[in-house]
Amino acid sequence: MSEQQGTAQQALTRRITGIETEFGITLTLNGSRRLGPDEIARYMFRPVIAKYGATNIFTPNAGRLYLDVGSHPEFATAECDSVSQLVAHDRAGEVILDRLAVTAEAALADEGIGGKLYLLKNNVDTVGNSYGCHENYLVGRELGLKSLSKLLLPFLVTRQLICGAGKIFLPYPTSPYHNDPVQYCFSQRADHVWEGVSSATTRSRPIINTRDEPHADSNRFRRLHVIVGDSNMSETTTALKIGSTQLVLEMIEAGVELPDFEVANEIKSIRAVSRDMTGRAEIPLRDGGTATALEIQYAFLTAAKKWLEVREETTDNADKGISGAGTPNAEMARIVELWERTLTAVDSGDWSLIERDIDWAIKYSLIKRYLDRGLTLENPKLAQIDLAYHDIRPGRGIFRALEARGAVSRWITDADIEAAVDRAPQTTRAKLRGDFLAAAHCEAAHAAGLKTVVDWTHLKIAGDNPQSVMLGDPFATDNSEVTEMIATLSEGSQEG
Ligand SMILES: Nc1ncnc2c1ncn2[C@@H]1O[C@H](COP(=O)(O)OP(=O)(O)OP(=O)(O)O)[C@@H](O)[C@H]1O
Ligand SMILES: [Mg+2]
Repeated sequence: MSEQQGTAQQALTRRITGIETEFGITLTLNGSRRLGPDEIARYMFRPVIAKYGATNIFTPNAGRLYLDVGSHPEFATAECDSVSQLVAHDRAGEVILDRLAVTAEAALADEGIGGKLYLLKNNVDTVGNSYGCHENYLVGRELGLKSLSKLLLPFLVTRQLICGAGKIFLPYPTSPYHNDPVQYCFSQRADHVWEGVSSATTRSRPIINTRDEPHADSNRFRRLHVIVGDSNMSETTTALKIGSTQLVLEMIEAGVELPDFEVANEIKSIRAVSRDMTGRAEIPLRDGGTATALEIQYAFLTAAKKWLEVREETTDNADKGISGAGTPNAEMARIVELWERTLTAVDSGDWSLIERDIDWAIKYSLIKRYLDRGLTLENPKLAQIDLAYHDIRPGRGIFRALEARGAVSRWITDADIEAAVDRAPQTTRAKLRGDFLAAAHCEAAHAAGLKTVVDWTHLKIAGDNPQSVMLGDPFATDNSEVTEMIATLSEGSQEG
């Protein structure tokens, strides 16, 4: 019996999720002047500062756009409650940032600096810095973080097989792995995590970050912050990353019996898994035994397939206010199919099975063409492909070009992405924020000089008669106080 069975609770098949992505930024110059990343980022954020007076803002689609330490522009999606909605908002973030980059290039050209601005949705630069792609999953408070992590960690250590972004590992002088051989790996991020579970994000980057900031009513909810994943270019890979993790969370919540694969040393293992493209290296377990990455992933997949047979499509937990549809079973079935196909590809060594669907395999199929012509992995041409794959600019980035000519599979459509650029998810708290932001920037509110303050849980109108509301329930899309505040803004009057 699994240790959860006594405390089994309802699985959140409707779950709040969000993705934060930090982007690499670089400018190649035609001219001579070199700009540092912070200078480039400042050019990029000029229109944001002009409009909002800040570099940390909420966008019209209720996401958050900001400049993080180290000058990596970051976009955090609004709260979503289904996989395809989240994929659309993740892609919308790229569109928002790319538009800023295009404007910045024009400004740089005007000022005689010129150059091409590259935004890279990857996780490592050439000198060994890493920047992240964080996943946020709402879980109930009842679920102890310790027992949750225990069951989740083996899945996360091996998840790179199904959603890594792929990387040519090239040793660099200050790298702790500078003696390791050059080789193709599953993951960008695996070499840059240093702990299993901890509260640090940068100093000793863990797999799961325990900082307790639920952005919700802390009596009811926890925000599970997974910071080990690679940033994905491919929509299908993002969908598999998020969907498979959600299925595992649902099973943990429901008390489904999951095999005990507690890994003895997560950090050693995550790096070994990244370098073992066969999926067959033995991972030492805490109980003294071993298991391979493939065995662990197959075990979770098998459990997920069974779970899908009984998974209730809608969460009906009215007293908690968490009812309604999340990710439909049909969408989860697509996820499970892709999960299985990916493991089969690793198992059989026939990576062509997923060369349209999974980032590491898509990227490798490009690299392989050069290897077949006699180039070696050390060749700078291949490092260039490894980088340009992640360039988000349509018509320039390698992945974008593949997508434009239909050479990779899609999870959503261009119309879904375009809609998500300006519109908040309509099924979560983000809707309230989106409506509030639209009112905050309307002419009447501007004319009346009404100032607003927004974060994930608060909406506020400052001024003589300040109004504010705390939105502790990220599932709720209605709130009478917000309706009143929107009226204040739309009428441009704070009276009464
Ligand atoms: N209750 C919640 N449960 C799960 N995810 C949430 C919840 N509330 C907000 N989110 C998501 O969490 C993410 C928060 O992004 P943000 O970049 O602000 O993260 P942070 O970890 O709080 O801050 P920082 O990156 O500055 O350290 C967003 O994608 C958002 O949609
Ligand atoms: Mg963040």
